[in-house]
Amino acid sequence: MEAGGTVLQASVHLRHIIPLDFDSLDYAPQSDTPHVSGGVESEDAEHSLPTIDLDSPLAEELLVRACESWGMFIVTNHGIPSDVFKGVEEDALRFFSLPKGGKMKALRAPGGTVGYGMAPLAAILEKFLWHEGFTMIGSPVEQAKQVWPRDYMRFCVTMEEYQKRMKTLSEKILGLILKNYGGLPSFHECGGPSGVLQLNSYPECPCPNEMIGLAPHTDTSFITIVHQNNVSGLQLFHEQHGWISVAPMTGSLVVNVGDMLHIMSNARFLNALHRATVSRMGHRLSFAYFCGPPADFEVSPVVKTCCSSGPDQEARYRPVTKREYKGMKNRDLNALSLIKITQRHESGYKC
Ligand SMILES: O=C(O)CCC(=O)C(=O)O
Ligand SMILES: [Fe+2]
Repeated sequence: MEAGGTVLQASVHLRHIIPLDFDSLDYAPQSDTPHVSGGVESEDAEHSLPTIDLDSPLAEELLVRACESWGMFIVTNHGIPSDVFKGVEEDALRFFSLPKGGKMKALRAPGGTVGYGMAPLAAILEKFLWHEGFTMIGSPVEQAKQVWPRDYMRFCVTMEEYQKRMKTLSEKILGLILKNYGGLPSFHECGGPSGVLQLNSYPECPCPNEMIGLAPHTDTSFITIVHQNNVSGLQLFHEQHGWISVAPMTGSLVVNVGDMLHIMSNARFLNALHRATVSRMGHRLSFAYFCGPPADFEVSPVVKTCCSSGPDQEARYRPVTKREYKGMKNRDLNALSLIKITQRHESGYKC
């Protein structure tokens, strides 16, 4: 879940931020309840998640179609060399392998956005997650200096380089989607989207059926780009298929639509409901880059005004800034329902 934004959560307490002490736990913490129930992994459906070659002449059309029917897709030929992923995996692991006391030197402040801690989702759900993360917007130098006083530059260089690559790629993907979907503003009319990088770590878990890494959520972003190491865990909820696994595929990246693009497309693009499960078999790492509008950019649904009939000719949501929306979502994960407009026309009308 995107950690960006400046709205303070009044009730966030250190217990919502400090990750579990994974090394000393061989059972699920008491306050937690099983989360991973009710989902069926569908091997077939896994193969149906669209894979889009960004070099293909059909890429633009396929991207729009994937946003409409899945809200999540895989991209290949994205132009990022494998050593960039190797570097970010190595440096993330260097951080997450530190003793707890070392990692705590980078702890996120209550109400803050950047640094080490459990996903902000934990505070809303009042649950322990089998998760630890490191969030950054640009250089992580302040936190890195606390952790490695003499040798902080390596981590910073790796993370800054990774964010630069992701910024370019997200501009490309989002630009193609916006350009090929009639009526949406161009990439630059979206206020110059900004990025947040979230390193996610899910250590090996002794009780994977009783714990969840990240509980089901949608991201607040326009789009999120995710790189996973070689341990599976990401799952997408699809109306027809239920929970399906999105296994790591070497050289590919996972992209999902977030709430902001869902609102802007007037709900035509699906905001992917996803979660991260945990495993007894390996330490999972994932790297989520959230590309979203600046905090005060007002996102309004673009309503199709001709040709089709039906409720799409009316806005489904009221305009909202990311700042306001995040404030609502910090209190209620189902914030979309708070900005929903009740449709006046049940059946369509002709233009
Ligand atoms: O670990 C993953 O694959 C998903 C991460 C995610 O959903 C997030 O950081 O919002
Ligand atoms: Fe997410």
